[in-house]
Amino acid sequence: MSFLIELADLHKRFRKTEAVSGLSLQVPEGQVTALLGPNGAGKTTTLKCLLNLHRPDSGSATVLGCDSKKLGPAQFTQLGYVSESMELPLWMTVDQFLAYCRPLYPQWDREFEAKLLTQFDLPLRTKLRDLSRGMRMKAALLSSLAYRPKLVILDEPFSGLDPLVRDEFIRGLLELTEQEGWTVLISSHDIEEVQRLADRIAIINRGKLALDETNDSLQSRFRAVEIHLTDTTKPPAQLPTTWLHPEQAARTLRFVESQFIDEPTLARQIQSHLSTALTHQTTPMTLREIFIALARAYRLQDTR
Ligand SMILES: Nc1ncnc2c1ncn2[C@@H]1O[C@H](COP(=O)(O)OP(=O)(O)OP(=O)(O)O)[C@@H](O)[C@H]1O
Repeated sequence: MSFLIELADLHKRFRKTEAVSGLSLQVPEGQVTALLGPNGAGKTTTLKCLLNLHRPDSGSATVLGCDSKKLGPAQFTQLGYVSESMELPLWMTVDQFLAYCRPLYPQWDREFEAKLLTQFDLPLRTKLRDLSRGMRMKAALLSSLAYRPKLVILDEPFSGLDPLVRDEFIRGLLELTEQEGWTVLISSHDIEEVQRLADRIAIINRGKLALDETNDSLQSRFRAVEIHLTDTTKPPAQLPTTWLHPEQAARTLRFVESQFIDEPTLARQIQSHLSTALTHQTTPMTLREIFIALARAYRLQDTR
């Protein structure tokens, strides 16, 4: 497996804030990797270090085989970056903006540009300043995808997009990642969208990598569990550490199993820890539910 992004022990501090604190991560070629994490976890700072918009204090960031501090035209023409906060030449019309971008990228694909224009339904004669936030995002996306970059880095790309456009954008991105083997690194709080797109999930907490695994493996090892008890006796204090956030209400105990293997294994575990267990139910969890369970666990760890 080859990696288009490699971060090794990356550190970035802003005065008293250690925004990125020893982050190591590899982004495999041809896959969509999602970077998730609570507010302030260090996602944007990491992406900016990758793009040489911030200079790391120590550690290394390699993008398309090049040290991020030395990125030049050879890399930037293969790299598409869209961020919620990126600055656009607002005085230009969409048409002028695209005409301005085209010569910067020798491999700009006019046919693909036309397809994206239709898909995004962008008004060519309107100034970027006069577009809605979502429309501006679409213009930014178009200008970063039309040259078919090898690597696409997206920071909160769905912000301001309405549900229909989000859906179209995801379909388009999925089609392109499958057809063209695009590598995508996407940071977003829109987890339903991420669930549809991502092959891998990386979670950052307090500037460090807290989790890095495939979306499939994550979904298969998490289950919401509900146990029906014979009476209201409190469960023992020592439950398995893989049972996250146990909560009892009357004769029901609920928790999140974070290392689910199969039903018989879980049933044996329940019998050995809870003598009052009568029956139980397990339910697969969405990525959003898994993320919430993990974020709660990180918060508990951080406050200990
Ligand atoms: N230019 C800056 N100057 C000072 N502090 C900064 C700067 N940029 C980021 N920070 C701080 O670094 C930490 C990480 O911020 P960052 O924007 O990378 O987080 P994030 O994970 O992208 O958050 P969010 O999900 O809220 O966008 C935060 O505490 C933030 O306040």
